[in-house]
Amino acid sequence: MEEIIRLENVSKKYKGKSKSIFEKPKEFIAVNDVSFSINKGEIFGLVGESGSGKTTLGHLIIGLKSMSQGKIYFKGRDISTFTREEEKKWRKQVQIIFQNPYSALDPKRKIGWSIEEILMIHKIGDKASRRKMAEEILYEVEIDPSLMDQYPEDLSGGQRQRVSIASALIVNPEFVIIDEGVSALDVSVQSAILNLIRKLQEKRQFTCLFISHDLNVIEYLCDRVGVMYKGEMVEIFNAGEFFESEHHEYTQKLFSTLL
Ligand SMILES: Nc1ncnc2c1ncn2[C@@H]1O[C@H](COP(=O)(O)OP(=O)(O)OP(=O)(O)O)[C@@H](O)[C@H]1O
Repeated sequence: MEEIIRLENVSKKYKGKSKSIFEKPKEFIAVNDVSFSINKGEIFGLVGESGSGKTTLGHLIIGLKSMSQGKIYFKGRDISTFTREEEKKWRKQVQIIFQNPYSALDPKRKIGWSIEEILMIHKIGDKASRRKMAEEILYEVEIDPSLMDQYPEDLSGGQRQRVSIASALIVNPEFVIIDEGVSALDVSVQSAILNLIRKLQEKRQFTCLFISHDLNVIEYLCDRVGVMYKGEMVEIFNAGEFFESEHHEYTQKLFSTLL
């Protein structure tokens, strides 16, 4: 099995605020010595209660936050050793779909512009071909391309999330991080988006880190599941072992409160 992403002893400490000028600010460890890998074509679910460090971990992988310690490898290469050219390529190969479809799109820009901008950033195509690619990806996420001339406020939550997915996939990434991709949506819309993600993953075969605190969503979508607790990865198991009893004590507790 080809390994796409590997984390080795990754930690993230945040500086706390000091209560007075005489007191040293306390450090807070949001991610503590986490090591795991994700294989090609796999959907790896990251679950844990609020504040357990899931989003921070995703942001460390994509470079939105810097690590305090550890290494991240993409296809066996330490990403901190990438040349400028490799770094540019890596920025295209890894994409993130953010938690909230309501804030992910620029309210002042038409939908078509938001999607085409991503192609512009990565210097892909010309004006006409970018328009065509945007139309095609909108078809793929089951959105009528006529919506390209609308603004985000004209779209429903589900439509916006489809546009966010289209924006991430238009550069054909190999690795996609989806952070609570459906939690802001109504249950019926959630299941439609989950089905779409599954369909797109099967078609495009991207590797995925799916972050959620919803165990039902994780169980439905993922091949393997990592459980985070207070910044640590306490357990990793195959989705088929979801309802088996031999889980880590914390996982069992999480299951009893969240399922
Ligand atoms: N920029 C920051 N500065 C200080 N602390 C932070 C910062 N960002 C996150 N934290 C803290 O780090 C911890 C982990 O946060 P994180 O958002 O990664 O958790 P999470 O598991 O994704 O939670 P949620 O499901 O609520 O999004 C939390 O206690 C949070 O308050």
